[in-house]
Amino acid sequence: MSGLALNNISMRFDLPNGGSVQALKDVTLNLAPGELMSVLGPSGCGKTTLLNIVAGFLAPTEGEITLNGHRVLGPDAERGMVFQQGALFEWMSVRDNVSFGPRMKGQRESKWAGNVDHLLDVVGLQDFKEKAIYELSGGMQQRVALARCLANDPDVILMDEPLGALDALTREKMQSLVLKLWKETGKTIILITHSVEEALLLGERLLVMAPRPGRIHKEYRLPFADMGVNADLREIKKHPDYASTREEILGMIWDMEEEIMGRTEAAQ
Ligand SMILES: Nc1ncnc2c1ncn2[C@@H]1O[C@H](COP(=O)(O)OP(=O)(O)OP(=O)(O)O)[C@@H](O)[C@H]1O
Repeated sequence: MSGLALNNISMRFDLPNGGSVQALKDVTLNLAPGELMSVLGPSGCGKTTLLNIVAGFLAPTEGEITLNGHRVLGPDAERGMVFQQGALFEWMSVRDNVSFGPRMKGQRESKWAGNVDHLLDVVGLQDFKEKAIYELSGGMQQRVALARCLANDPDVILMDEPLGALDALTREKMQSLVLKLWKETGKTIILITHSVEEALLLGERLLVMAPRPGRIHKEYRLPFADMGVNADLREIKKHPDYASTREEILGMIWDMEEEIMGRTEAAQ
């Protein structure tokens, strides 16, 4: 059975004061190979917890995850992670960062060099491959992070706000790059974002989560990611369906935030 399957995933964190937080409740989700899903939701609805469980960093309190039919029991190179920032080796060169995974697996340079070279081309960093990470801009660093993840040839790429720290223009360019990499590599991708626009542009499936307990609220299937592979993302934003879906989701999240604030105020 190929693809990623989350079956009735629940996660409860026990707190030192004896209480607990139900971060996720009964999350069931199937992703076919090559699907790109963006995940949105108000703060605290369990997005990062969900990603950490799929990555194998956390074990769910209930439920199970399978990838291509085998159970996920911990971190593995088959599931790569791209963080918002800070996960690169600052003192190493771009090339050493990108080749880190294959080198750690003990592969000879002759085996990984061609692919690393190709990935440096794809993310547009060929001319910067000998530079150290600290010499690069934020956008370039995230391109290294994407290339480094791809060098491990994972089946699934998990992205936690990968573009969240970038300025608006760099972010737009990186959104196009994510779409290009998705189509070229055929990887399954789960991307968490706080930006409704980004979730619409990058998610051929878009999951809206709700908090307390964290759960799936609504799922959309959208045409914009496919359209964006060969088009200017700004043009896609002019599409009437884009605007109406954006309004609908913004309203949905607004209502959830209002409800959270109402509950918080009532508790005070
Ligand atoms: N290690 C932990 N111990 C206790 N509670 C936790 C832990 N990790 C997360 N939580 C709680 O679980 C809930 C979900 O957190 P999570 O970080 O997954 O949400 P999120 O949707 O990613 O939030 P944000 O958008 O703010 O990053 C929150 O109430 C959070 O406080």
